[in-house]
Amino acid sequence: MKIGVIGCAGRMGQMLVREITATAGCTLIGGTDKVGGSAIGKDLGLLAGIEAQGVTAIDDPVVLFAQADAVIDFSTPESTERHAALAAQAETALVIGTTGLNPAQQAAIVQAATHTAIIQSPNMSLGVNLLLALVEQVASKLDDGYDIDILEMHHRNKVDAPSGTALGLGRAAAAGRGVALEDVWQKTRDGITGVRPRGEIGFATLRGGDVIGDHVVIFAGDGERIELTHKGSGRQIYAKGAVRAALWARDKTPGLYSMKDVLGM
Ligand SMILES: NC(=O)C1=CN([C@@H]2O[C@H](COP(=O)(O)OP(=O)(O)OC[C@H]3O[C@@H](n4cnc5c(N)ncnc54)[C@H](OP(=O)(O)O)[C@@H]3O)[C@@H](O)[C@H]2O)C=CC1
Ligand SMILES: O=C(O)C1=N[C@H](C(=O)O)C[C@H](O)C1
Repeated sequence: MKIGVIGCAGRMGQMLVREITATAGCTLIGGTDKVGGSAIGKDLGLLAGIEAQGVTAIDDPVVLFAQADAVIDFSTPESTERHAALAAQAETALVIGTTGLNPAQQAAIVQAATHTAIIQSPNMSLGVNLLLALVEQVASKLDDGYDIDILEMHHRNKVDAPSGTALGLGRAAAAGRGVALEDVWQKTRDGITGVRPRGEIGFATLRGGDVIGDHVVIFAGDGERIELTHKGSGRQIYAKGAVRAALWARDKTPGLYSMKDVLGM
């Protein structure tokens, strides 16, 4: 399968290049990065710290979508919105790992998925996808006497908050409770906040150092507390999931899919 990488010079882009070249049945067809960026014209393998692959980074995604069977995009919300439209035009499968999309950008992804298969997940790791299912299950068993908060920590270079995964975990908890996350979320607390409202789902965000990605879902009741934790110790978990999703996308009909579909959960 011919796979292209968007944001190929980024932290995840480099990891994806390494994962694609190491995976049987995958061919690295090309990669893009930001127009005017220092990566353009450089070999994707050398950018990723492995041997040269004979494929250089370009800045025109139209060319990439024309050549690839599937494209993997871990870049920025603005560019991912544009890439989804290009995937729809080219009818090329798209795997989206980018987080921090606003509602209009998300609506554009939903629209693009009427023309091609798009797999979108804020976290491509097997562990977090298992955690999502566990959180929904636990939330469905506990009433609102158990307060739910989600704590996450990421490296100092992460630009969106709360993380896409934290929001996904919040959505899973809300689904378990049979409510919409947007009706109960509390993304920040500051000053005289008052007594915690029953049913609220709160978020706490930490940023610092080189932390890959930690998430803790806390169910705090009277006399006991349950904490479900996932800690990433390397980005390969996300790259493996994304490449698995790209392979899974082969011959899929248009639609918006998630890692739940890919993993058969
Ligand atoms: N779903 C998942 O499992 C995971 C999701 N993520 C998400 O993936 C995204 C990227 O993360 P990360 O790799 O750490 O970030 P980086 O900033 O390291 O990488 C993003 C790359 O995209 C490039 N870029 C920016 N605009 C464009 C464009 N228009 N076309 C092509 N490339 C472009 C950036 O270039 P420049 O630096 O010059 O701006 C950079 O090289 C984030 O949203 C993050 O939250 C991360 C890990 C796992
Ligand atoms: O930016 C990151 O690094 C990560 N982003 C994703 C998110 O926002 O949840 C996934 C992972 O936690 C790493």
